[in-house]
Amino acid sequence: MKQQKMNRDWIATARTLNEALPYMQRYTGAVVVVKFGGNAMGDDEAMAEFARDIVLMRQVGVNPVVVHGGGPMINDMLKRLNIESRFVRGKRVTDKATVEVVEMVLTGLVNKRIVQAIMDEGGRAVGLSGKDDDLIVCEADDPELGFVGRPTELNVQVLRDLFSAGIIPVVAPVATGTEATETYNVNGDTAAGAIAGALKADRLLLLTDVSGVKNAEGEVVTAMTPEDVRQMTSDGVIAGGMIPKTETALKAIEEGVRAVVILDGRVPNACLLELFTEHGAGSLIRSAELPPVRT
Ligand SMILES: Nc1ncnc2c1ncn2[C@@H]1O[C@H](COP(=O)(O)OP(=O)(O)O)[C@@H](O)[C@H]1O
Ligand SMILES: CC(=O)N[C@@H](CCC(=O)OP(=O)(O)O)C(=O)O
Repeated sequence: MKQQKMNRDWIATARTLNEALPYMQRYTGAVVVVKFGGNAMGDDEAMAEFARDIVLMRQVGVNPVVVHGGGPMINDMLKRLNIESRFVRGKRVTDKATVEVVEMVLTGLVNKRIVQAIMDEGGRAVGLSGKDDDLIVCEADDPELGFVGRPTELNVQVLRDLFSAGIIPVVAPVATGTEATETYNVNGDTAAGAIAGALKADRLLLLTDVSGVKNAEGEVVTAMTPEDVRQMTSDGVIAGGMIPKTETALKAIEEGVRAVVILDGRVPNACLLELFTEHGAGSLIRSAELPPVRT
């Protein structure tokens, strides 16, 4: 182990840092919303690595916002409590008992695990849900889905206040309704897109468990316009769990987000690869009116 460390190519490390300078300059002051899906989370080591990337972003002047999911963790808890669960069009049908479990798991276990990981890496993080300071106010998405929310009002000032204080916000996708005491379960991608739209973020990164949006030949498409996405959806090439992601991407772009990237969160340092290297990662979706290069 020691020998391996000594053999490490420190010159290459220094060169990597040197080459990252223009990207760091480009993103100084930028707002980057990162959706961290439950399937992308992995073990404690992968979590620590993700947290380190987020802390590094903040260190070089980016304002990151983490919006997380936690579908697999909700599934585990529902199973332990013998509560049945099913999905319709990628969203969990959510009754009263389910929404209580969703709130406990997302705002408790999952949110605090991410906050703790960021703190452990030397950053400052504060966890909040859509209920805190009325960050996300929802109405019912569809009567068939029960307490699943569609965001109708975003109050993102609290996020800007946290940016100013040098604090990384970590948001659980649980929201308040317009009536007192209402609680809504919001799809993580939907919540991240709504927050990115309200902040007019420079980047929305959707971390998932595939390497990007694939074409009919199964190859990852590295750059797409909203028109390409619409075409691939109507051709049935974009399907299943990818639909909420690309729909979120199109809506976020309409609301003023500069670009959305769908990428594999299980790849080590996925966020750094995308933001700070020539290589980029995953599928970048942006309006055709903007220049075709990653700027
Ligand atoms: N064109 C496509 N390109 C990539 N993945 C696709 C495509 N069409 C459907 N999918 C499916 O979408 C899934 C990603 O969505 P999902 O599993 O809901 O992600 P997450 O749990 O990260 O939110 C992929 O694992 C893949 O099975
Ligand atoms: C309405 C709805 O489906 N909400 C999701 C919220 C969590 C989530 O989005 O988690 P992932 O990102 O890990 O899939 C759910 O209940 O699973």
